[in-house]
Amino acid sequence: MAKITAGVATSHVPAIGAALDLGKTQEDYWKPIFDGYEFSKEWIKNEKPDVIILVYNDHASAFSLDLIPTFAIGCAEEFQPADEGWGPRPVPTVKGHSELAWHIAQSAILDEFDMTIVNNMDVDHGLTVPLSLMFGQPEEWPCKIIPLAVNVVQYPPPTGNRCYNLGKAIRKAVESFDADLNVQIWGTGGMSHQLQGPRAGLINKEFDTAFLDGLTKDPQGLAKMPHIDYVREAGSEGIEMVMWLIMRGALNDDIDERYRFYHVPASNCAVGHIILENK
Ligand SMILES: O=C(O)c1ccc(O)c(O)c1
Repeated sequence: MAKITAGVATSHVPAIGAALDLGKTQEDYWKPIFDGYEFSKEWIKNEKPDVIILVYNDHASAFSLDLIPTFAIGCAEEFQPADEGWGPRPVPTVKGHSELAWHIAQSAILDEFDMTIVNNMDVDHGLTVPLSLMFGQPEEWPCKIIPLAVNVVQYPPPTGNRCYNLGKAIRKAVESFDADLNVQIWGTGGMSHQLQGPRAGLINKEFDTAFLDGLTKDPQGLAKMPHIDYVREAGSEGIEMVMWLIMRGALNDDIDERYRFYHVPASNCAVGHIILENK
């Protein structure tokens, strides 16, 4: 039986990917950020997941205002890094797990979560920056990756509660997949940041810390938080944090918080990172 063993959440700031690709990790501005992921890089070497379900949002790379799926699951065999304006990032092709992805799509849709099935999609910094932070710069990504794109760009995004419950449906799907697989689920985006308007540059450490605490200790309470609280407290792009609740919903109620890292700023963003292990 396939099993979800751990959840990871991390910000996915595009400038972090550029810093790595351009060899700037030891510069004063970037070093503390990359140092904050050293523990995680060692941890994941030992954990050796077979598959990662990677929850992220697309930034007008694969989708646009023409087509806005709330939840889109990548069922293809592979996904190319997207060209976001400066050419595709020099990172490996993302290899999918088509069979498990289709199984999750079927199980979740029959459980009344209307996933969009995607067979052709490029993946942008939302997905590749977390991989770079956790795995560095390998020739090939060391495991299969199932992209799960969530609309957090065009109102209305899904509620935190719906995300949390989708996590539970994903867990059920994984546990009914008849193969001995070590599966992780990652939630990405956030933490507090706002990229435009008079409040551009907003950071709220108090809110972010409370969110990290709630994720570990009271995810059901956190799932009840309305959109307006994310936007008011964590900025317009802070709403990305609903994606972390998909990760949390897929884990046990009772988990071990293995690691936490928080740093301000990277570009306009508060970088947050947490590793949660199923007991
Ligand atoms: O801080 C930033 O620059 C920034 C830009 C785009 C993103 O998707 C993001 O998460 C952060």
